[in-house]
Amino acid sequence: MIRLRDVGFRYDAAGTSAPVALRQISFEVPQGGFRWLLGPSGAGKSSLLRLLALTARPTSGTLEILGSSVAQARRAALARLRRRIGVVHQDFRLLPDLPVFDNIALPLRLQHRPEDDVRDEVHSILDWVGLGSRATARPPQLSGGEQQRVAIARAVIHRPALLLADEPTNALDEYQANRLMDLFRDLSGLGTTILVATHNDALIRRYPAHELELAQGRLLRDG
Ligand SMILES: Nc1ncnc2c1ncn2[C@@H]1O[C@H](COP(=O)(O)OP(=O)(O)OP(=O)(O)O)[C@@H](O)[C@H]1O
Repeated sequence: MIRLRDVGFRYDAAGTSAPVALRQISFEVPQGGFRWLLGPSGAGKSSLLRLLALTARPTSGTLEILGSSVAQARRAALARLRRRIGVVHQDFRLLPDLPVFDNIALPLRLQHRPEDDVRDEVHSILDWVGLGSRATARPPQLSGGEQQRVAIARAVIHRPALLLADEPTNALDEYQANRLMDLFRDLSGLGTTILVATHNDALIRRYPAHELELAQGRLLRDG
């Protein structure tokens, strides 16, 4: 479950030079809930995902992630919490010098999973995303859509309790986008809480779900 109460965020917490990215955002998502995160460019979607991914802290208000209050959590607890979160970044953020296999294996290795398990799990998800033959390729040798599928595989391989995806279909064709949505539906059925920021109106129409709509840093709609 995630819970926000009057969360505000600006990129320069102390000063006044950066615009306010988020204002008084309050909402809850139960464990296993799925939310579309909508709004025009600059509305604050990526900023909200940063707070939920624990890569930035709210400037004001309270944020609870998977039962922990972020403001009160110590560094070690935040690090543990981060390992339960999967993130698909808009720009993929793959490690360019590591083979695809090792990029995807990272979350499992951070959990110190036995290498035999890692091999089985990574090969199985590589097959699922249709990249079974590209395990040894480096990300720069892949197309944009292939890189996005690697980023998705890395975000879900450890079955995170919270999955955050920023425009996860922008490099995918319709068939792949639909398969991704089927995966999200399965994960959400297994208890993963999922937020997906998108401008893909056709996808939203094909997969209607609860929407969080932002505009100019404010939450306009929760329903
Ligand atoms: N690193 C940053 N430093 C300062 N301001 C930023 C930074 N990133 C975003 N902003 C500002 O925060 C506000 C919200 O931006 P954000 O990236 O969250 O919007 P978004 O809804 O994700 O947009 P898009 O759909 O284009 O990705 C904007 O005013 C933006 O200019």
